[in-house]
Amino acid sequence: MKLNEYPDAEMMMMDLGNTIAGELESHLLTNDSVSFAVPGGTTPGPIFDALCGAKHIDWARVHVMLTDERWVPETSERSNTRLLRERLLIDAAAAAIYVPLYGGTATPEDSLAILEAGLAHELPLSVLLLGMGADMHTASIFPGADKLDEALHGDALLVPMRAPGAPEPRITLSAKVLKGAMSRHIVIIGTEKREALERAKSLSPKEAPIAALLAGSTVHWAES
Ligand SMILES: O=C(O)[C@H](O)[C@@H](O)[C@H](O)[C@H](O)COP(=O)(O)O
Repeated sequence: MKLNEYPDAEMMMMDLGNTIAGELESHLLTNDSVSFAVPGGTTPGPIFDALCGAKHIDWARVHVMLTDERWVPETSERSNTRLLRERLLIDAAAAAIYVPLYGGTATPEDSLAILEAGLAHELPLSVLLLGMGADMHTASIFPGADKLDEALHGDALLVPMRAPGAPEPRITLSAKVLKGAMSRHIVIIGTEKREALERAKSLSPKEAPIAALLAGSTVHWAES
């Protein structure tokens, strides 16, 4: 794991936005399309703001998807798809192809086969950005979740997930898909998450799911 520390979150977001833009461009030099997976939640908005106006990227060849989704309609404030539509898939990036992780059915299980089929075309992920919670979950792979073992060790690409720390059902890319990414970044802000990250290094992925993804990742951190 490589750790990049920044003087503040604003600089981190600009810098990380540039790094990711460079990686997308360089993949596009040698590939017809690039797959780019991003987290939802409260952290990544400013990175999306930094990226969406990047006119030098041929966005029509960028396939954007979430690392995980809360099973709520796009009208919900908690929808990660909504966040993407509002903050990333606008401006120059409006030309990107969006690969959905929400199927509009009553449960994630009802949409699993169709969502997994769509995702299968996008693998391996070219560029992956992950967030992390203070409980050391990443994507929607939560400690104590009902399908934790399957998400960490199984062959499925996508796993429906219910967890004590998550107010609604989720769907998440599996650790297998996340580990397969050609480039992997983890972005965290604040002392609590930094301490959690340090703790995760000596814990098992079952206790600290982020531990499964640390090798080969670059962690980007700013205190505030
Ligand atoms: O839907 C989600 O909640 C995310 O994809 C999730 O994995 C997120 O990255 C972490 O929970 C951190 O969330 P914050 O950035 O809001 O702290």
